[in-house]
Amino acid sequence: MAERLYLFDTTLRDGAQTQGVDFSVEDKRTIAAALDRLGIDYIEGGWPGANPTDSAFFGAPQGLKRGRMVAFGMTKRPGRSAANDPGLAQVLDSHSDAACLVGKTWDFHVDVALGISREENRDLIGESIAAVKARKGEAMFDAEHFFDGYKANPDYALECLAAAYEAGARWLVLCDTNGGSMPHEVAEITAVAVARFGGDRIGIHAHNDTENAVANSLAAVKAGARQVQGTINGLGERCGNANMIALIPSLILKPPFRDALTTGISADQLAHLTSVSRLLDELLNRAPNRHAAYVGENAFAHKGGLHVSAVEKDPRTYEHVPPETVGNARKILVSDQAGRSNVIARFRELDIHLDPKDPRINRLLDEVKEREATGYAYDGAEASFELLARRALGQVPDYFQVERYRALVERRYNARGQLTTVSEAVVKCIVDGETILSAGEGNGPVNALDNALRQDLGRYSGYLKGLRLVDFKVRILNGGTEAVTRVLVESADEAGARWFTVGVSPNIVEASFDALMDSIVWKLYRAGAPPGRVGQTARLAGA
Ligand SMILES: CC(=O)SCCNC(=O)CCNC(=O)[C@H](O)C(C)(C)COP(=O)(O)OP(=O)(O)OC[C@H]1O[C@@H](n2cnc3c(N)ncnc32)[C@H](O)[C@@H]1OP(=O)(O)O
Ligand SMILES: CC(=O)C(=O)O
Repeated sequence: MAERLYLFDTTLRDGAQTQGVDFSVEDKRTIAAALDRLGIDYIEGGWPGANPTDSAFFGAPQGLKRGRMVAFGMTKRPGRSAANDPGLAQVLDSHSDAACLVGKTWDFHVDVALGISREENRDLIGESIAAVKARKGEAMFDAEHFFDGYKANPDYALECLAAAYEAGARWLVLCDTNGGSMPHEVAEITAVAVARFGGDRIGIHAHNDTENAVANSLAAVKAGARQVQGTINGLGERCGNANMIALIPSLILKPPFRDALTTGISADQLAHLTSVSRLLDELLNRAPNRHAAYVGENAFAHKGGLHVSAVEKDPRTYEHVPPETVGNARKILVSDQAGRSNVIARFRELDIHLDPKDPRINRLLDEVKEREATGYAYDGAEASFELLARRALGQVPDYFQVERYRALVERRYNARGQLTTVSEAVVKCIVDGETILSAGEGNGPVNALDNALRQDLGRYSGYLKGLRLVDFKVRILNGGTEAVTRVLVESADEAGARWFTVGVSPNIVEASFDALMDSIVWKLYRAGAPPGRVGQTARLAGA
């Protein structure tokens, strides 16, 4: 019979201790609801009383459907009773199903950080946990620095755990607070706590300062701990906490955990893992980590020709789990590392159906390799690859032509005598046989060109309304006078689509303009815009 493993998420508490992260109450509610839907057992929402956001969040019920909301706090201040500690009172008074108190278990910390006797620290742990148990029903003890404490003075570290246990703590959570412990140490020390208090009372809270937080958490679970704490995308103080997004699928899909344990997350819920990870990035306005285990864009991306050839025969040849189990998707890249298999698989994804023996496949592959040798990189610019491929097959219409463009950067004193830099651009296009001359300004020449180009593209302007340039990366390839510039542009639209295009030229403005043009043409193609008409008149944009 499989044992129950409890998942405890602290994104909203320890995750909020990440530099640059500042959740609003609304963010907290959104994230809590997503964690609840995912099937997390305990959601630590913050520290009521520590700041107005957390107090507001805990000021009303959070509406969880199945998870338990946990309020975090610290053991009572020395020299006062638990009943007379205003900080603890705010934790006890909060709208929460349980409370988790952090307390000292490393004698060095008791001496230096608290400056009280070891007996007093032990007693205040017991008294504080008893107050939580009496008031909230479920009390947890975050044994701060437990592993360092155990290494320095095992008897005292265990004595502190015993104080919490005897006071009624449901969970004794062993914290690798400084994140410096190694998996073998975590395994050995956790086994001691499990033997003394029972695995169903022991949790693990690991920090990632040696990139071992996930490994340490798995080691603790293997040693018998039955609660595991972490954060979405590994947010957290300093180098972060154990990354729940990596831990959850490993605990559910990998032996021995898969066979020995059950969690509150069903197979259907697991398939939402990628979207939970992306939701957090979205709320934090961060680009998702492409290399993230399980959920990253690259986690199931295949680039090498040998890999793709085998994946086409059976994906298990180069995938440790099926991408759909975690809500991710397989991706086949085409680049100078590709073979015919990459092109054929990519065509299938693009709904292009060709006979595998069609000579155009080899011709396209050769063109990709030749272009990559001159600086293009199609594995990061899939929209440009799609245009290249579809153009080779005669599928991309001529929408409009750019007859010429000019961009100027002027640095001058303005009327108030301040030094300012102004960028202006003019683009002359032929749309449906009509010549349109548009001018634009911007914070740089490329921005000015973009503004000018999109100012008036006749009947195509409507298709481009929601287009935004999200990111712009410039890379200088080769050194010296031979240098060429590669520009990678990331674009997005109002429907949430994101696409990448590339331009290469010795001139940075030309490389940028080419990438920009690919972005626009790809959008028109995807939107089903009709081909341009022939004819000729001239007008100025806006006339
Ligand atoms: C390992 C962890 O991640 S634990 C969580 C850490 N998270 C945070 O600290 C974020 C929220 N914290 C805060 O907003 C503030 O620190 C507060 C409101 C909790 C306290 O603020 P202040 O009262 O100004 O105290 P300050 O933060 O400067 O110092 C902490 C005090 O708590 C004491 N303390 C620390 N841990 C404990 C504990 N487990 N039990 C009792 N007292 C403790 C310290 O000795 C120090 O006391 P002192 O002021 O007498 O020196
Ligand atoms: C409690 C906690 O966050 C820690 O000890 O790391």
